[in-house]
Amino acid sequence: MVDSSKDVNGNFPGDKKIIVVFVLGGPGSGKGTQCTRIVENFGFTHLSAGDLLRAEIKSGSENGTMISNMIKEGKIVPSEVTINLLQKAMLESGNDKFLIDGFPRNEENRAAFENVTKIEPEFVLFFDCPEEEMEQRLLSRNQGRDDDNIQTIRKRFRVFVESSLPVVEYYDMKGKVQKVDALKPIDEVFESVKAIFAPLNRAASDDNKLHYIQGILFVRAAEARFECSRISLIRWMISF
Ligand SMILES: Nc1ncnc2c1ncn2[C@@H]1O[C@H](COP(=O)(O)OP(=O)(O)OP(=O)(O)O)[C@@H](O)[C@H]1O
Ligand SMILES: Nc1ccn([C@H]2C[C@H](O)[C@@H](COP(=O)(O)O)O2)c(=O)n1
Repeated sequence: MVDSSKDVNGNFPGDKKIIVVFVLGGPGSGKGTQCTRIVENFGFTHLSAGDLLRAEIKSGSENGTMISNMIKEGKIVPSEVTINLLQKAMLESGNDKFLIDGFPRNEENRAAFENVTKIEPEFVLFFDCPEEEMEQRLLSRNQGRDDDNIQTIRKRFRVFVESSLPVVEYYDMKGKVQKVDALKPIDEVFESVKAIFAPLNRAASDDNKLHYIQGILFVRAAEARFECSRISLIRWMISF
């Protein structure tokens, strides 16, 4: 088990527990839509690997053309590029709770992230949706994405089945997958999502209570030590 309290490549403070939830599901299964709601309700920072790669293309970086060609082909960009962008965004956010959406997309992504960051996900949120539904959603998404055309959509589906589903299976074997029926309407999907995230909030609140009690005990111990010193001083003065 990888210790998730360690830093992301030496940059996060060592005692900071970083919570990462990987959000996976086919193209158009509703990952981004649900992530927006999780952010509003549970204080996570949403990092979409696809959005970060598209921003990199727009920024005119030297990798831009390569990334753009791979996305048009529905292929997966080399892990090194994507992990660099994710790490940078994690550090810049100042948060310690992350929804990493659309990542890891293949075994290479998964192993490289774990090697570089030493972070294991808290769990994997998996949106399960039939291809016909995802295809309809993507074709009517209307966000001007280059890859929302039927040829690229079919390629993305193939890559999802061949490369991304094995990653979900890997985490499933470790008991880390929380599967959600993504065919339902958006509000109903979110009801299922909320039930998955609620225990995390309870755990955080228990942690806060524990820190509060530890604080009180620390003050009481300091007071007791002070009282002992006072009594010793009085005894010493009386002895004269
Ligand atoms: N449960 C749902 N029912 C109907 N439409 C939905 C549902 N969830 C999302 N949508 C719509 O489907 C489209 C795709 O959703 P979204 O962008 O969230 O998917 P995604 O999994 O993030 O896709 P991608 O992997 O391609 O980025 C959007 O237009 C969104 O409004
Ligand atoms: N880990 C990732 C995530 C995304 N990409 C590329 C390939 C995808 O088809 C494209 C769009 O991603 P989406 O917004 O649908 O999650 O981005 C990748 O190469 N590696």
